[in-house]
Amino acid sequence: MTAAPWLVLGAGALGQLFAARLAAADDIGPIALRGRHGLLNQLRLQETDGSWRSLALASPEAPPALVIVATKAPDAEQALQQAQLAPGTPLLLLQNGFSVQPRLSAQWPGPVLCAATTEAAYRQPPPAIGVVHAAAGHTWLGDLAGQHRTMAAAVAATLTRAGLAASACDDIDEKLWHKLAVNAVINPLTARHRVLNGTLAEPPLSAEVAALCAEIAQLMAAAKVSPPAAGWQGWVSAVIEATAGNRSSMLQDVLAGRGTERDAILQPLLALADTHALAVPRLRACYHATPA
Ligand SMILES: NC(=O)C1=CN([C@@H]2O[C@H](COP(=O)(O)OP(=O)(O)OC[C@H]3O[C@@H](n4cnc5c(N)ncnc54)[C@H](OP(=O)(O)O)[C@@H]3O)[C@@H](O)[C@H]2O)C=CC1
Ligand SMILES: CC(C)(CO)C(=O)C(=O)O
Repeated sequence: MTAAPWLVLGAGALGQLFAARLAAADDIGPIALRGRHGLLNQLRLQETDGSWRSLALASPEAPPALVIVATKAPDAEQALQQAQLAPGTPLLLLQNGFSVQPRLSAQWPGPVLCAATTEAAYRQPPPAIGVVHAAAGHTWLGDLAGQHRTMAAAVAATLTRAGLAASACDDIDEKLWHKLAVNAVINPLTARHRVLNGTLAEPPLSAEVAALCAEIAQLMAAAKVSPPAAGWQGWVSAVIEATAGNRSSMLQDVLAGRGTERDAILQPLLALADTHALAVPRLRACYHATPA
């Protein structure tokens, strides 16, 4: 009997990477990839060693056993509606930020796993076709209510078998907030000043980084989210250093004239500030200076 397919929803950078890795692996059921205009039957992936490979994808008729949602955060709900899934279909959300995760966890009738991933991929600029696996990372998986640990472990094991190192965890909310802190500082500043991530390590923008980290630390303490081992500023600075040569995803979106993930990344922090009556002038200014 053929295993039930997995469907990757959103044929962008991360969706193509996940679909390619899963499709290339042995002993994993059929993998389908659905973009804005329907199912794709093949894709091209550049490996981290620079070599290219082409992969065939399935057009399965059976309903998916898992849907990996790989759109940008503002598109996730519409993509799910258009996919017309059976109620109760398990989801794995790959989005940055902390917006679609709590919403779908509350509203979706099936299990909702959330991922915090450090895999990095980008689409080749047109007219080239294909996705580049820029850096291998790690994917943490879990659900916000801690009710689907077994499913998270099974999905993590499958991803790992496919070459996407993954682990289930009991603190996915904390991991999502840690990632959000990085994106809330690096993405708006690099997009606004049109600079590579590494420029944030130098004056004058390093002072802006410190001020934003201080506001985030205050919010996270109020929300009882444990800080990363290096502290909020140490953690953000380490990511700036590790990704110094990167053009952040928000800068790429702005340069390409696309919508950004501003609301998914900054709104949850502004909502916490309102809940706890805390002043966050730097974060508010960042929000207003960033296109939606
Ligand atoms: N790329 C990366 O390295 C990482 C990305 N992330 C997060 O993962 C998520 C995806 O990022 P990324 O892959 O880079 O984004 P991309 O913009 O490359 O991909 C998103 C894809 O979703 C498609 N899409 C939009 N609406 C629909 C729809 N209704 N139905 C089907 N497909 C749709 C888009 O189509 P179209 O092209 O037509 O707009 C696009 O191809 C984001 O939240 C990002 O923050 C997290 C970690 C790393
Ligand atoms: C970590 C960082 C900031 C790397 O560029 C990223 O996640 C992004 O660009 O969205």
